[in-house]
Amino acid sequence: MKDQKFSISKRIASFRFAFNGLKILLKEEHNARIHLVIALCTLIAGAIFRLSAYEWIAISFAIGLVFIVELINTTIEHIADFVCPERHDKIKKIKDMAAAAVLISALTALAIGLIVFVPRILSI
Ligand SMILES: Nc1ncnc2c1ncn2[C@@H]1O[C@H](COP(=O)(O)OP(=O)(O)OP(=O)(O)O)[C@@H](O)[C@H]1O
Repeated sequence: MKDQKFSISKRIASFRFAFNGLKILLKEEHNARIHLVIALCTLIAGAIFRLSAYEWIAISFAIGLVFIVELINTTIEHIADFVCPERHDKIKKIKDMAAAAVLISALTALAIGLIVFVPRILSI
């Protein structure tokens, strides 16, 4: 790897692969589509309520966190199904823990959303 010359076209290809991963996530994972709709609604609400820079930072982290964890969860599910297509107690444990990570990230994002938006809504 270190001996390879720097190549712009290879860097562009890496971006293409990464966007392809995102496309697969949104195409195959219904949860990810729900996250996308919620993220878009949050961004629109943020623009309507004219959030501060710090509030935008919090919201950006919350949205990013959910997508990153969803991508890692889906990756783990795919690897698990590939290495062990049959039902197995260990695979159940692995998948349940990966799903728990998604749950925690979603609850964290929800908490951030409530902290940012509830005071704004109450002050209307
Ligand atoms: N091979 C397996 N062996 C044992 N249990 C499994 C196996 N595959 C799935 N499960 C159980 O079913 C649950 C759902 O697994 P599945 O792969 O269908 O994820 P999913 O419902 O598609 O999750 P997500 O909503 O994140 O896409 C797992 O959390 C696990 O409890």
